[in-house]
Amino acid sequence: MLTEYFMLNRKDPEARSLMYADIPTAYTFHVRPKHWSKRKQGNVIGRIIFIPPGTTDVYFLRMLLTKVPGPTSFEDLMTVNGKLCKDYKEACMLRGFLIDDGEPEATMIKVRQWGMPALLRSLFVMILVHSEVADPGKLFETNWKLFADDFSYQAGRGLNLQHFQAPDEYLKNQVIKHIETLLHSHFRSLADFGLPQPTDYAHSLVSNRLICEQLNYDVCMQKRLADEIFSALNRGQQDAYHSIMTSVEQGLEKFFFLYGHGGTGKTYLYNTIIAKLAKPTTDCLGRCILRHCSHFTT
Ligand SMILES: Nc1ncnc2c1ncn2[C@@H]1O[C@H](COP(=O)(O)OP(=O)(O)OP(=O)(O)O)[C@@H](O)[C@H]1O
Repeated sequence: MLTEYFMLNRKDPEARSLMYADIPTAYTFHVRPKHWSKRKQGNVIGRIIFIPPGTTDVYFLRMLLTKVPGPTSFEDLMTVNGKLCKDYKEACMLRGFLIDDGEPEATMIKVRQWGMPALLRSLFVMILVHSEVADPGKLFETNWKLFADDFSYQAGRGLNLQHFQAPDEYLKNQVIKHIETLLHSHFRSLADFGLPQPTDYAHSLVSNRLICEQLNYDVCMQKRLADEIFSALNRGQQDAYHSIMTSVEQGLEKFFFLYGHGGTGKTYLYNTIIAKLAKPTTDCLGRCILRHCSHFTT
């Protein structure tokens, strides 16, 4: 039926003003031999089978058939301004049938001035479900941090840590999980929009309070502190400091036992080392420093 419609458009200039769904209003389809001929009587309504919105190319083929009059072939549908597109989605985009990402992006920018993260997540899902966003993955990547603030707060409360900043990987995973739940309530899935899938691993990033506490230090403050106390190390502390830091920096993984009489500056020394080793949280999973031991390891 569809290929005969292309054929009809090649032969009959009158048919070319009609969209595929409208063609039965003016033409009748004959099965043997397959062809369309001018309608002589009766009023009919044409319909094209429903394809759920999503990322499959058939969905975009259907969109082209409902909006482009008189195509003569599949290639013709995929050609826009003389350019043969790589798929139907690109053709829809070039013809302006999909919402340019700038539009939902602008909506996000407006709403984030007053909306809470939960509202922004719902808005994102509404935009996906009810609009034809050209690139949902890109829209997600540029906005997911806006959706995540409350998850960091909740994780901090769960761990009983004030001003806790959860790792990005954990936050992104929480956002994905929540968006997945919202999409399910619309009978849609992450895969429909080419969005990333949640992982089980990310949750473990905030499951150990001790490690989270150590990862949550204020890096700038630690750097200032390090410079300040480092300059005051005495000779013995300097020797111990250099031995330990050489091992850490060269990855020698030596084990040190720091001993001395009470009040001779052991705690002062390892606080200096800890402050010196402070790194931004994104970089320090492999360098978590635990102070809560009689000796300490890095
Ligand atoms: N290089 C230094 N410059 C200035 N103050 C120092 C220095 N080293 C140690 N101190 C100070 O000396 C005091 C005792 O140091 P510290 O607590 O590190 O000793 P300690 O060996 O850990 O003691 P304890 O074994 O009893 O725990 C602290 O007030 C500390 O700030």
